[in-house]
Amino acid sequence: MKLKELLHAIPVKQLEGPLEVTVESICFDSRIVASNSLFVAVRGVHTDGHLYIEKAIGLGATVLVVEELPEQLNEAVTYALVDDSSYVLGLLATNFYGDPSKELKLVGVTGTNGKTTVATLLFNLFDNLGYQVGLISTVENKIGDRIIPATHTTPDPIALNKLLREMVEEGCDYCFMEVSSHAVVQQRIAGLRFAGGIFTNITHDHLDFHGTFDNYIKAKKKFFDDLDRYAFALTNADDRNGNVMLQNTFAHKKTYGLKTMADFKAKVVESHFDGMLLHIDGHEVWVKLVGGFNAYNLLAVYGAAILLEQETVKVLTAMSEIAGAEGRFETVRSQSGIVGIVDYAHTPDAVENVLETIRDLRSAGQQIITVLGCGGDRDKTKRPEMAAVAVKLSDKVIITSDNPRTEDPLAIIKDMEAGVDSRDRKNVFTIAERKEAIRAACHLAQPGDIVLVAGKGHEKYQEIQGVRHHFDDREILEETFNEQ
Ligand SMILES: CC(=O)N[C@H]1[C@@H](OP(=O)(O)OP(=O)(O)OC[C@H]2O[C@@H](n3ccc(=O)[nH]c3=O)[C@H](O)[C@@H]2O)O[C@H](CO)[C@@H](O)[C@@H]1O[C@H](C)C(=O)N[C@@H](C)C(=O)N[C@H](CCC(=O)O)C(=O)O
Ligand SMILES: Nc1ncnc2c1ncn2[C@@H]1O[C@H](COP(=O)(O)OP(=O)(O)OP(=O)(O)O)[C@@H](O)[C@H]1O
Ligand SMILES: N[C@H](CCC[C@H](N)C(=O)O)C(=O)O
Ligand SMILES: [Mg+2]
Repeated sequence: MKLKELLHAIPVKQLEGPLEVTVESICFDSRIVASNSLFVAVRGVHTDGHLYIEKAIGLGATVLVVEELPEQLNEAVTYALVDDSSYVLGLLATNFYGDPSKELKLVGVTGTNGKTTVATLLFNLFDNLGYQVGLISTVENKIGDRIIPATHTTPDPIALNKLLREMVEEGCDYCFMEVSSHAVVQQRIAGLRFAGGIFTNITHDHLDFHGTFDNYIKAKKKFFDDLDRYAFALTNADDRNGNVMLQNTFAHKKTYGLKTMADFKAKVVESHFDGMLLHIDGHEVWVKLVGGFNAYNLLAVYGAAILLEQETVKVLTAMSEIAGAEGRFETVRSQSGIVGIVDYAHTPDAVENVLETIRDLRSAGQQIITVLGCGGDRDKTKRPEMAAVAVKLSDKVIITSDNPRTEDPLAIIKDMEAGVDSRDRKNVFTIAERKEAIRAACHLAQPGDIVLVAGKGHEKYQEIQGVRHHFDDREILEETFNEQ
């Protein structure tokens, strides 16, 4: 692509060097620069892309996008000076891939919990309605039936626009994607055109990255601030910050809720371990998901489908047939009648919701044994809160390891234990090896009891010191149940 074309509508403050250049690829990591590429120097959390400019030139970069010009300019290359290289990277990625988000209907989902569930349900719903659909999520990316492994909840702008271009080429009418707060702050979605945005909820998470809860709210809100007036913005009216999210959006504002006045209303009529009966906008529908939180997720899905001009009855019929995402409230039963549940709850609010749901569904005498750990290199302040809520709502808790990443698993466990009241200690055990913790929970359980294994959901690995070892909560539950 000609550099002139690639720079279309890019806010460049100063251009040094030749403009008649052909760019064959764009890149923001010097380690994978190819010849005749454009390298964008981005300032990150750990290092600064500007330190790798020479390396990028050495590997064949002919255009450099920078926030600061080097003292010595190389005459053979072109430098584009910009204010915000992360933002410009987003715009360049959309230009390079021919602005794919404008050729399909892209709907983004943001919020602390429920993004994967809502995006996956929308994917499954529109697939069921007969459309060719794309999905970008924590669990996996999909183009129709084709699965493309996911690396992030929201990919970097180059991977994202490349995926969207493939979706367009493969005839996708819609794409449903998760928009993480990291992605908003790091401008991974800059330049995309959204047909709609959905807000699920905001509670404690990622304060390591955002610093304060207020900054975390601002990050999510920016997604709605940047929507245009042709888009819809659908918010959770029951969430304390649901209205704040839409305060400054140009988009068409709509609300959903179970408790307060809203454009889309629902009520949970019946709840069972294998589904719920919902009353939605005057209709009754059986769904395969359980838990009040999933009633919110399903209502958001319903609202979005209506705003995307689908017919009510067709939508409700399809909603009764679709399943949610892998590793979210997945049940495994033992021969002796122990119920194992694998769930991706990794925030205090999610742990609370999933346990409240189990408490509502259990019969008298059924004990709840929870196995829980917290991830390393992530918000430390959520650790005691997650442990406290698990202890409050379970009969027994086994504190264990999640993905310690570069941290010491025992230090993470100690942070969690700080949230346990001394009066509750007798019901709390610590087993650092996650596999042993799950096995112990299964052995402690009596027929009829419920073993909740929280935090890792669909994940098929445990990350320890940069190495991902195979690990699957569900597999361990099944193995242990088979031995019993
Ligand atoms: C904290 C965070 O979001 N980090 C992301 C960020 O990395 P970073 O800021 O650490 O980058 P850095 O290492 O400082 O490097 C700065 C720049 O120098 C470049 N560089 C670096 C080294 C080198 O030799 N050459 C070079 O050019 C890098 O490519 C980068 O452009 O930019 C990288 C490139 O896009 C991401 O891969 C990386 O995600 C890391 C792996 C990560 O774990 N992110 C998580 C926290 C995340 O993003 N999570 C959210 C979901 C959260 C949720 O849903 O709950 C997500 O959307 O997945
Ligand atoms: N609407 C909701 N409100 C509160 N908790 C929820 C909601 N939906 C799901 N959960 C809980 O949060 C967990 C994660 O759900 P999901 O994967 O859909 O969230 P997410 O926002 O995609 O998370 P991530 O930030 O990791 O991408 C679920 O396993 C469940 O315990
Ligand atoms: N998207 C979330 C996933 C957390 C999952 C949990 N298993 C952990 O490792 O903390 C994050 O990156 O914070
Ligand atoms: Mg997700």
